[in-house]
This record gives sequence, C-alpha cells and structure tokens, in this order.
Amino acid sequence: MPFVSSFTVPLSSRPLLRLQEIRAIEAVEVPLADPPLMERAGAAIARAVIAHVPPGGLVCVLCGPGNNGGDGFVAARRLLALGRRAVVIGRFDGGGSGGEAAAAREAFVASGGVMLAGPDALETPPAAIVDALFGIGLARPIGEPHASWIEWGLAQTAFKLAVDVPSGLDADTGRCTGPCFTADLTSTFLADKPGLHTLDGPDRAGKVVVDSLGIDPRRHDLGLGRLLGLDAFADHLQPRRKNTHKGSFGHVLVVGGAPRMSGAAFLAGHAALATGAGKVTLCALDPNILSFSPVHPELMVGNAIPERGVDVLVVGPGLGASDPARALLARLLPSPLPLVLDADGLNRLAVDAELQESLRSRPIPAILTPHPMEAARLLGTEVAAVQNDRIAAAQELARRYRAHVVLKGCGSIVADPDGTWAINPTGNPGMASAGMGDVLSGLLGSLLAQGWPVPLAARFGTFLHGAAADRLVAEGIGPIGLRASETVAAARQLVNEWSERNRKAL
Ligand SMILES: NC(=O)C1=CN([C@@H]2O[C@H](COP(=O)(O)OP(=O)(O)OC[C@H]3O[C@@H](n4cnc5c(N)ncnc54)[C@H](O)[C@@H]3O)[C@@H](O)[C@H]2O)[C@@H](O)CC1
Ligand SMILES: Nc1ncnc2c1ncn2[C@@H]1O[C@H](COP(=O)(O)OP(=O)(O)O)[C@@H](O)[C@H]1O
Ligand SMILES: [K+]
Repeated sequence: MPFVSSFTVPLSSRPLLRLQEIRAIEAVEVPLADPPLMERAGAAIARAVIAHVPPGGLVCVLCGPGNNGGDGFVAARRLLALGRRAVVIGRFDGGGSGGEAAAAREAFVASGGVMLAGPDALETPPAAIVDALFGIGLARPIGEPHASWIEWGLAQTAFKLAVDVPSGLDADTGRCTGPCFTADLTSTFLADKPGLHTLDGPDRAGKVVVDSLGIDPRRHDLGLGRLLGLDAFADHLQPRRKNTHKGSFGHVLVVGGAPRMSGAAFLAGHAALATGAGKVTLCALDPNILSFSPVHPELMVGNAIPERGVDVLVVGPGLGASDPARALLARLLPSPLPLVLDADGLNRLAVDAELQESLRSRPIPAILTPHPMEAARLLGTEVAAVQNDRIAAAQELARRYRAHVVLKGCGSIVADPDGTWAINPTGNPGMASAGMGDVLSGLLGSLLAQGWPVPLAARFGTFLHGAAADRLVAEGIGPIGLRASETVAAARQLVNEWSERNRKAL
C-alpha cells in the first residue's frame, strides 16, 4: 500500500474512552442487550470481512481465550452461514474463559465450524486474517502459542483485520507490550480508544472504524478525551470580513534566536505570518542577526523587546540556555499576554522553581509544547515513563504547570489544566525533522493573536500543522525529506481553503 494515497483530513471529532470508561458501559449494556453485544460485534466483523474479501477466499480467524475470541467465533460462524470459507485457529487447553465466549465457541463448532490448533494445519494460504486474540482485556505481554500466530499472520500477504484492538496493543496507551498484530483495518466497538491513535497505535491499527454496536453513546459518560476533527474548529475558521486592518489580527513577538539558532525564530515567525498574524516581530539573542529576513522582509527583526503593541508571546525557538535567556524568561513569564513556551524555554523552566511559579501564576494559562524528552525533564522522569502513558503524562504536566500542553510525537496529546485532553490524528513521520516544533510554535502564536481561545488554539494549531504535512506527502513531497519550512505554505493554503468552505456553508 502507498504511504498516503490521497489527502483526506479527519472531519469529525469523536470521544476516546479509556478502559475503565468502556468497562462502565459494558457493565450497563451487556445485561440489557438483545441481541447480545458479542453477536453484534461478530456480525460487524463478518460484514467488514465481506466488504474487503472476495467470495471464495479463505478467512482465518485467530481466536483468543476471552471475549475478543468470542467475537471472532461469532464472526466465523456468521461467515460460514453466509457461504464464505472460514476456519478458526484457537487452542483452549486451559479451557479459556467460560460464559459468552465459550458459548460462542460451542455454537461455531456445532454449526460445523473447523477449529485448527495452529496455522501449520491450514491447507491454503488465507485471503484474510482476523485477529480476535486479545482486545481490551490484554493483561500482560503475549506468549505462546499466540505470539507465533501473530508472527505468522504478519508474514502473510492477506488482508488483516483486528477485532476491537490489534492484539498486543494497549488500548489506553498505544504501547505494544510485546508481540503485536498489525492490521489494515481495526473495527473497534462501543467507542473509539486512545491507544489506536497515539504512539504505536497508528502503525498497528491501520484504518480505524468505530461500531457503537447499536448503543447510544449519549446514555453514558463520554469522559474527558476526544479525537480531533475539523468540525471542532468550524466556528473559528471563518472568512475574513472586508473591513479589517492589520491591527485586527494581532502582533506576535517571537523571542529566541540565540547565536547559530536564529533559524528557529525565523521559522516560527514565518509560520505566524503565513497563517494570518497581522504583525510579527522577532526578538533574537544573536547580536549579529540580520536586521531583516531576505526571504520574508515583512518580519521585523531586532535584539530588543518592543515596549508596547505586542499581543502574543512565543518564547523558546532557538532561545538557548544562557543567562540572558533565563533573564528574558523571568521577564516574560509573568506577562499578562497569551504565551506559547517551547524548546529551550521549557528546558530552562524544568530546572527553575521560580520560573515555574511565575508560569503557574499567569492570569492566562500558557501553551507548552514539549516533545517527549522535554516532557520528561519537566516531570523529572525518563522519556520511557512519558511514552508509557502519554495521556497521563500530558495531563500531569497540564495540572502541575497550570498550562495547556501539547505533548508532541505520533498522535500528539493536547491536555488542559482541568483534565480534558485530545489526540491529534493528523501528521506523519515526515515531521520528524528539525524545525517542525518551531513552525508549530509560530502557528499557535498566530492563532492566539487572531483571538482563538487558548485551548482551541492549542488543538487547532496542532491539527493544522499535521494536516499541512499530510497534504504535502499526498502531493509527493515527503515524508522523506519533508522540510519544516515547506509545511508553512501548506498550512496557509489549508487555513484559507477551510475558511472559504465555511463561507459557502453559511
Ligand atoms: N464484555 C462484552 O460483553 C463485550 C466484549 N467485547 C469484546 O471483548 C473484548 C474484551 O474481552 P475480555 O475482557 O474477555 O478480554 P480479552 O478477550 O481481550 O482477553 C482477556 C482474556 O485473555 C487473558 N489474557 C490477557 N492477557 C493475556 C496474555 N498476554 N496471554 C494470555 N492470556 C491473556 C485473560 O486472562 C482473559 O482470559 C473486547 O476487546 C471486545 O472485543 C465486545 O464483544 C463488546 C461487548
Ligand atoms: N512520526 C510523527 N508523526 C506525527 N507527527 C510527528 C511525528 N514526528 C514528529 N511529529 C511532529 O513534528 C513536530 C516536531 O517537533 P519537535 O520535536 O519539537 O521538532 P524540532 O525541535 O526539531 O523543531 C511536532 O509537532 C510533532 O508532533
Ligand atoms: K484483537
């Protein structure tokens, strides 16, 4: 499959439920549901297989010991009833769990279904593999025989479908705890899960389709997490009124650009200008910085902080760790202006209790944009601990620093001081290149300058930046070799397109 065949942007936001929230729904709905939820889940899997696999192709369903396996048995039974070729691979020496899953297994066997003890017993290569080994009940790294079945499955060219969650992937955190299935499509039940959209989730889950199994989500507490979609920003993505002037769109001050790192400040400044800030000034620590950018002469460049007229601060791109940098932070953190704090600004903050206190005491909470290493420093922990549970880490940062936090990386997490959080579905590995974080800072500053509420700016800036990179990849520019500065023009295009689309909708 090509890396990205065409540019599509997620349109609708949706709830992301953590394990306990899903379990709470199950506790209410399982006893009431008729037909049972497992029947509905199996039927959904059978439908998905039929939509992707031509008749005559062998469907091999890997079934585990719990209810995820139960879903697999129902799917296999239904496929047989519809005239499809299906076999189950399962081994239940220890009996597996009883209840519904065991009943589904018995019903499959009673309907004439064949259960094999391993993939070696298959007579023909499968056209599809359904992974119904483990779902949200995964409790430890997968061992034998299931690990070998996963390894076998991954070596097949068949269409691969994961039931609820790819086996081996933690549905809460997106972490592979050991051997892990990799699907082309994951059909997930009741509600979407955060682990499918961050860390290893996007690599493992393929396309994610949510099936509510007929349960109205509004009957339940949908928690604090959302997957971002374009609809969340529609109210603020509006075409400009004709009667405006540059003062209408705010003045962004970018503070950073120490010797040899002025490019970071220029990137942030370019990004702010290109996405609609009315004015942008760079205050650079490098005394030898050019007084204007030949590429973007619209930028005002100097070594001083303007006395007045600034609306938003972006502090950190290329700031360095010098004493003057610390002095700038001490001066700017208490400012009443909206603030984006990135890169070296965060590193300094991590080791300075006084700066931390002035950040916490700001009247308007800042936006912090740490990558996992910066987040680890801010939390006084290791990168692995941050990545073990990115949502919890982002929430803890937001709480501890009383700030809106964008924890960057595959499936960036946005968390607010009140505990709400979101995962950004846009972006690609082309963004793993120098300067991307500086562009993000500039975009965020630009949105704040144009009056976006802080939590929404944190979300939209992150969404827009990833979508810009996705569009470039769809056009053949990257992912390999994608440059941060290229995402700036793509972001400008998208903001204009999306705003114009909303005008037409009015
Ligand atoms: N409860 C319900 O009624 C519903 C459950 N559904 C399905 O059921 C799944 C959850 O079912 P379960 O809670 O039974 O959990 P799973 O089927 O995901 O796995 C739990 C079983 O596997 C064992 N286990 C966990 N990790 C293991 C490992 N690494 N190696 C070996 N054994 C391991 C557990 O001891 C338990 O027997 C969902 O993901 C979904 O597919 C859906 O059908 C919707 C309704
Ligand atoms: N594999 C990836 N998938 C999606 N987004 C990514 C990926 N790698 C990096 N990004 C995004 O690119 C940006 C990189 O920022 P950062 O690591 O601060 O870069 P730099 O410090 O070089 O500017 C972040 O917004 C991050 O979320
Ligand atoms: K599974």
